[in-house]
Amino acid sequence: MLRPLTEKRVRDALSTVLHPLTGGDIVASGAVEHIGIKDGNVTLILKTDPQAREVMEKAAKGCETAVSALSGVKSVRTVLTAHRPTGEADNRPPPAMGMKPPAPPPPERLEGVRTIIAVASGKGGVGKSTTAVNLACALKQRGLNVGVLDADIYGPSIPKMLGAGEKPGFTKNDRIEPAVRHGIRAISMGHLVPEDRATIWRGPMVIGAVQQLLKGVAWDIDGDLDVLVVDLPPGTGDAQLTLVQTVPIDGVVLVSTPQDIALIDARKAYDMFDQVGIPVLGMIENMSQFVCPDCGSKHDIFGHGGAVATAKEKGIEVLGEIPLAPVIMRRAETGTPIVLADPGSEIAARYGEIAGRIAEQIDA
Ligand SMILES: Nc1ncnc2c1ncn2[C@@H]1O[C@H](COP(=O)(O)OP(=O)(O)OP(=O)(O)O)[C@@H](O)[C@H]1O
Repeated sequence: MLRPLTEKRVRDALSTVLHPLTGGDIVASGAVEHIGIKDGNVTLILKTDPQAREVMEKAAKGCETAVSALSGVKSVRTVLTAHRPTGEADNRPPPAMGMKPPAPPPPERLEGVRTIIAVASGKGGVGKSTTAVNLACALKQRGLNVGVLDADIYGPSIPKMLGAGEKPGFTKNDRIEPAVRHGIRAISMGHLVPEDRATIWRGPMVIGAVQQLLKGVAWDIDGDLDVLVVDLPPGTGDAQLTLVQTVPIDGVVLVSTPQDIALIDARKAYDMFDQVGIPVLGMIENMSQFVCPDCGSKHDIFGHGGAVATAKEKGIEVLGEIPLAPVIMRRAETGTPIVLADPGSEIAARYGEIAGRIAEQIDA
């Protein structure tokens, strides 16, 4: 009878792998942060120091080989999280009072990816992911090669919105193979991080995993990407700040609802990108007006025009307004965004115009 694949069996297999720095068993050294098992697919999360990344990548391969040899294993994926090992002091001098901590070195450009656009919001739930997938589809309709990276670990929804929920596979040369849906290459943090662990992931772990996804995915699987759309986690905290400094973002699209509270956060998001020198391509007012599907009457549920006013105040372009329309939500839930499901609709046309304004700015 086939022995069930348990965490203990995986742990025992991993303990045959040596930690490249301590020389001892990798489990005993405390580097195995998490073992996830689902239907024979194993996810390993290994802690590493940023300086030891290269040697740990080799150790990760060793872990994958050891676990793959177990009966019942269909796939093994390892994620390295680049944060300081527990108990080790941060010896860098603290920034002086009122001074910003030193910025990380500028991120390297990604091979096979011409432009990276981030879709961001200061606040959660404003429709950032919905906007990101519809824009990706509208950019694709312009004949561009488009990819989507769902970096929103706390609410990864892109796979569902694109109907790309299955776990990714690997290419022959061991790169992560993105799912391809509606001609768009997509990968999500949700594929790597077990749902129940996401909320306890600390900023540096998220950043390590996003970096690994960015570099580890075969984005150029079918020719170079013209545009990679990155759905960022909402907010303007330290994690977001460091993340935007580690991803080579060419421009950012801010999404806000017209609500005052969302706009305050949108201003903070603008300031964050401005501070690190990432161009804000413009703002989109989402859920700008509710248009009654029965009678066509318009209702300003969250107010109207607030994002437009904020964009003007900050001197940034208004890329467009998207109404609050139940059909946008329904289409997103069934895995075919409205831009593709109903390309002749007024809403699809609005996304198309916004994509056109973005394409113009990035010269695509
Ligand atoms: N214009 C719209 N009209 C109607 N529903 C919308 C619209 N935009 C987004 N939604 C719906 O609002 C909900 C939140 O959207 P979405 O997940 O895109 O937001 P988000 O800002 O990415 O959220 P989070 O910060 O949690 O990731 C979803 O159910 C989505 O279908």
